Amino acid sequence: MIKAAVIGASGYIGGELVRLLAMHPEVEISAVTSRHHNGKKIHKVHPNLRGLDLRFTNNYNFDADVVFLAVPHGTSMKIIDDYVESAKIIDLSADFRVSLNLYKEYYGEHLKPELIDEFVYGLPEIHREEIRRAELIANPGCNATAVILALYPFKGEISEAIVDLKVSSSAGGRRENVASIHPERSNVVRIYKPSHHRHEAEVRQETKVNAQFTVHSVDLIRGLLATIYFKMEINEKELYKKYFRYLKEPFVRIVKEKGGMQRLPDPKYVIGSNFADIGFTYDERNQRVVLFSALDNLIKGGAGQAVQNMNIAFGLDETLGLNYLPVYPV
Ligand SMILES: NC(=O)C1=CN([C@@H]2O[C@H](COP(=O)(O)OP(=O)(O)OC[C@H]3O[C@@H](n4cnc5c(N)ncnc54)[C@H](OP(=O)(O)O)[C@@H]3O)[C@@H](O)[C@H]2O)C=CC1
Ligand SMILES: CC(=O)N[C@@H](CCC(=O)OP(=O)(O)O)C(=O)O
Repeated sequence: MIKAAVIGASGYIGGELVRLLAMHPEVEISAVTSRHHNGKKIHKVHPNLRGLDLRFTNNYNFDADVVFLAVPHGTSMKIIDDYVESAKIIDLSADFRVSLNLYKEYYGEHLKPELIDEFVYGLPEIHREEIRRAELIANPGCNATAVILALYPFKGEISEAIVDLKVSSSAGGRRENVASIHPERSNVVRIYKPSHHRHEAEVRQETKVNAQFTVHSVDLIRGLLATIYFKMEINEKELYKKYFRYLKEPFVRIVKEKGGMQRLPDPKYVIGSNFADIGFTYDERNQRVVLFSALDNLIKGGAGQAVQNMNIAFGLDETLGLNYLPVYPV
């Protein structure tokens, strides 16, 4: 059995990690940490986890083969030294996802620049072989995962794209914030980040496309939809072929139907699963490609992808503990 510890288990990503790891046949959870809930049973913070025999601890001296860092960005680089020698690390923050130059442009100064190159960018569909050998894995951002998966087949052919993102409230984490209380957050179509969203950095690094994000907060609890626009002379048949590369991928589905209730990706139909759904259309009159990418930010955009990375890094079947269909209706 793999002994796994979750640092930041009281947050939304931490809670999802514990839920997935508790159902994983090859994992034993050795520690779930929280500074604020030390000693409490896990269901006092995550009521959905009632029945699990786990208590939060604030003691970071535990035995683990893999440590998941589910802490805010800027925090992982402060605490990482405690684990680097003793376990594989899967960091869900943004601290080790991009090169130092990109990091400085989007986030500021880095406290551990010497470690950045030691990390593998944990997007299995692109970096599977490096992940197999990795000790340190930087799990991608949720928005970045959706956009990179859709854009990657165009790498080297385009240099710019406009990206419209609609994101759910759980993407902002559990921390207190007046903009997130129900009367303020419900019913919104709020411009959250008009430009220069930090996940652009990952897309630029992985696809070499200057992707320009505008991010909207919409009235969803989980899930996100990316709509991506760029000019290109192509047709729908050729666009379809671009995505043949994903035909054998267990967690990427191409969604493109002529009729019926769902013609193109919609976060509603991936919630609770590790799927990323990708679709496309071609506006012939304007020679404009439009791509669509939907996923559950807490699963393929976070905890599920982290478990997928763990499976790969420990030589297990990549889909172990992740092979379930979305919850519907939600
Ligand atoms: N929410 C999402 O959709 C996604 C989030 N991510 C990333 O995952 C990480 C976690 O996100 P999320 O769960 O949403 O955030 P939350 O704010 O919900 O949770 C973060 C947790 O980290 C713990 N924490 C904070 N500071 C420290 C510290 N110095 N030492 C130890 N623990 C600390 C807190 O627990 P306590 O105070 O109890 O110790 C808190 O519960 C972030 O980096 C985020 O960017 C990545 C993909 C998707
Ligand atoms: C607080 C807040 O407004 N959150 C946003 C989502 C945040 C997001 O997409 O998160 P990153 O910028 O960390 O990726 C929301 O509620 O929709």
